[in-house]
Amino acid sequence: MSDTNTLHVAILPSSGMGHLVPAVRLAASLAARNCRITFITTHPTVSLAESRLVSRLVSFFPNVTRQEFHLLPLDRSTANSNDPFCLQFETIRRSAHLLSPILSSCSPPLSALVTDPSLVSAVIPITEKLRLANYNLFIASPKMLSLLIYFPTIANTDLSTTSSKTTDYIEIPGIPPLPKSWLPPPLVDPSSLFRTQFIANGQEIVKSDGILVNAFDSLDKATVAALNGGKVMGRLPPVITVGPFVPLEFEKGSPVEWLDRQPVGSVVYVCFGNRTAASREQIRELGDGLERSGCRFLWVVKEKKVDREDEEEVGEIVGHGFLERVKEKGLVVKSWVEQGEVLAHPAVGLFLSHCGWNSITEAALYGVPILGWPQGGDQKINGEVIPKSGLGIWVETWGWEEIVKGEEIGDKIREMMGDEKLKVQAARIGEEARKSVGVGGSSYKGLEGLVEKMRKGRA
Ligand SMILES: O=c1ccn([C@@H]2O[C@H](COP(=O)(O)OP(=O)(O)O[C@H]3O[C@H](CO)[C@@H](O)[C@H](O)[C@H]3O)[C@@H](O)[C@H]2O)c(=O)[nH]1
Repeated sequence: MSDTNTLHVAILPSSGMGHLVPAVRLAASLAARNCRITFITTHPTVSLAESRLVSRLVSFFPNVTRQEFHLLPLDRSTANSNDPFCLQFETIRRSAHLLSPILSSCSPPLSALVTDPSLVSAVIPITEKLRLANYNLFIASPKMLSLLIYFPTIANTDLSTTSSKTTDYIEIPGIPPLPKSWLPPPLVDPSSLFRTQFIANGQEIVKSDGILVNAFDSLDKATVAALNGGKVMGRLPPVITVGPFVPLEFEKGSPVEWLDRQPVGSVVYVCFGNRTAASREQIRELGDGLERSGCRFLWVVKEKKVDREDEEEVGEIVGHGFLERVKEKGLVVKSWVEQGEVLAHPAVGLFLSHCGWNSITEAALYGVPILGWPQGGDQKINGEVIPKSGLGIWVETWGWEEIVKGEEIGDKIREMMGDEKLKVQAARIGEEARKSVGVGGSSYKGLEGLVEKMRKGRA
């Protein structure tokens, strides 16, 4: 393909693996369709895992180039947040004016920029000035997208939960009422930085040329239809389903060989994503629950939000006595495992997950039942699709503040591991997921249509 015909797309992810992983997978899907990709990476990154993944992407695809985006230092006194990832969103947002020269110097000229919902209001004015198409890669559930779009309308209403059932819900047109108790907690705090960003992004995302969601028919088709049918809000850009993104060959690390020695469907995989830290007390109760369940388990333990700060030995965190007692049945690790490989492994029979959206879509792809335990942010809203789709359950009484006791955790695990009907349902969802991304499937067509639309340029 000559340079003048090459579709050249820039991708700007924001911070954290939950945002970077889907951006990398989208880059790979477009690169495989002969697009040239400029992958804009912010410097510095927050976690070690982020820098490693980007290096692998660029070394794997010759048509993907990395473009470093050096961020301005953030004056912390002007940003009300203690969350390192949210602060990084803000750092990128405030450095966004430095993107113009990067975008306009790309050769061949860019046809589009794909960015992240946390950056959209800072980036749209820039792409508008450059008359460059702007797409949004939405990294959470369709329901969360409808909340982002509708939230500016209700931001100034009373969002606190009360004892009165009728006022405990948010009414977003076109979708069933959403309990206020599911809202990401920072959205209810008028002074939080996350909320300020969320409102600004919700107002601007409607100006993008298209919104890509990592979903497919089994994962909330009704909400996607409501969005595209103009029910949530009139005149929205097209919402295009392109998921579930498939983990890539180059994401593979060293396999967890221990899994090869376990019987089919016998292992509970426990992982709460890459930025969710649990308290020592909750970790110990979770360990107790795993032990009580009597099941085999692979447990990725995380005590700090940012990986480079997680320095304690596993034994110190979960208890040396625990490790000794469970050594025949369980493997506890603190290091990164390639979750795609783990979920694809036949030994894995259940995923105890925090309901990060990537984790849900990956479990769906491999047909692994989920026991959902939301820990914060968008996770209760994401978790809703688990029972709706038939992929499993999320335990609404396991809140994000109170300690859940080991006994209760153990009972739930045992119950789900013995649920044969659930296994069949989850396997069916896996088949549907793979069909949707396979040639001719709905998400496959979504991506083909996207490339076509990008080639045609702005309407
Ligand atoms: O040891 C690990 C830990 C994580 N992962 C991968 O890292 C990603 C984690 O993403 P996700 O499951 O979405 O969780 P978080 O890292 O917690 O993601 C953040 O971003 C998501 C997308 O916006 C939100 O849904 C979450 O609530 C938010 O915490 C997934 O692709 C996992 O496969 C691994 O491969 N190995």
